[in-house]
Amino acid sequence: NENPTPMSAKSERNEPAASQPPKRIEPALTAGRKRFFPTEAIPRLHYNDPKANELISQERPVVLTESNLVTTAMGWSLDFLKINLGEGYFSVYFSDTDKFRYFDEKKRKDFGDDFLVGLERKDMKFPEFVELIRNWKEGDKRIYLQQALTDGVGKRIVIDFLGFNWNWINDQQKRNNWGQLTSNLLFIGQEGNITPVHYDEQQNFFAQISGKKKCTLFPPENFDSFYPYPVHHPHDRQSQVDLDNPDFEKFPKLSSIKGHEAIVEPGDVLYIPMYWWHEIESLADSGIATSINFWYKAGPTGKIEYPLKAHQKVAMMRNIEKMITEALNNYEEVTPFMQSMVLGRYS
Ligand SMILES: C[C@@H](CC(=O)O)C(=O)C(=O)O
Ligand SMILES: [Zn+2]
Repeated sequence: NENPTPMSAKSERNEPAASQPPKRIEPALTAGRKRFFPTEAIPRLHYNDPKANELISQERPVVLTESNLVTTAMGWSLDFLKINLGEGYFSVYFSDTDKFRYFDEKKRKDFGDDFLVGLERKDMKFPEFVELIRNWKEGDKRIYLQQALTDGVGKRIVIDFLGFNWNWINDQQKRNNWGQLTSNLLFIGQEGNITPVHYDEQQNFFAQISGKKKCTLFPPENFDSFYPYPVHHPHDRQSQVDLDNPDFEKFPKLSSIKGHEAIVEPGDVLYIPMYWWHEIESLADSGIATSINFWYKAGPTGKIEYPLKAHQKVAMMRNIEKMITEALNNYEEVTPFMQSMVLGRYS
C-alpha cells in the first residue's frame, strides 16, 4: 500500500471500458472519526464548471475535479522522490499522538518548549525519512514530512513542477485578484496523521497526489468557537481545542460549530479559502498520503465595504492583539487592559 502511483492504482480497480470516465465510488463522508458536530458536504465540481469559479470568487470551499493541476506529480512515489528530490534537508515532524499541531520555530524563543507536548521537528535528508516511514511500527512516534519545494530539487522534479496546470491556476490567481504565489509545500505522512484545526492567512489550492484526506472546514465566523492561541504563541493560528476530546467547560462556544467536509483523493484539488479553519485527516487504509499546496497572499483590499467580512475582523483582531501585546510588553496585562477598555463601556 506504499504510495502507489494513483493513476495506475485506479486502472487496477478494473475500471469500466476506457470509453467512459471511471465511475467514482463516493467514499462515505462518515469515513474517519466520529464527530460531535453536524457537517455538510463541500461541493465537488468539475474545475471548469462556472459554479466552481463562483464559489472561489465568493471565498467558499469547493473540491475541483479533473484539473490536472499536479498530474505530472502522480508518479512521485517514495522511491522516485528518493532519486529525484535532491540532496536537501527536509523538515520532518514527530508526534507521540496522531495530532501534528504546527508550531512556529521563530516564536519558540519567548516561550521555552513546554508547549511542545510530544511534538518535535528534525531536519533530515529524504532517504532517511523514507527509511523511517517504511520501518515505522506501532508505538513509534508518528512522522510527517512538511517542506516547501525550493530550487534545490532535482531536474526531474523541476520538469514535473513546470508541467503543473499553471495556465489554469495563474488564471485563478488573476481572476480573483490574489497576491503572489508564496510557496508550494510538499506533505508526506502516514495514514491516520491529523493536522488539527487551524487557519492560514493565505488562499490555498490543496492538491492530493496519493492517499485520501478527510478535510473538515469551518468559516472565519467561527473564530469565537475555536479559541486560537495568542498571536505571539508558537501555536499562533492553531485552535486550542481538541475536536476529538472537546472541553465544553473551557471552550463553551465550541458546541455550536458545523463543519463543511470533503474527502480528497488523488487528482482532486480542494480550495481552502484564506482564514477558513481546517482540520486534515489522512484516512486509514489509504496508504501514505502525499499532497502539494499552493499558497497565495491576499490581493489588495480595495474599497472597504460594510458590514465588514468575518475574515477582515480576524485580520483586525490580529493587528490589535499584536500592537497591545507589544506595547504592554507583559502578557499578564493584556486581559485587564482589554477588559478596562470595553467592560461596562461597550458591552
Ligand atoms: C497541508 C494541510 C495540512 C495537511 O495536509 O496535513 C494544511 O493545513 C494546508 O495546506 O494549509
Ligand atoms: Zn493549513
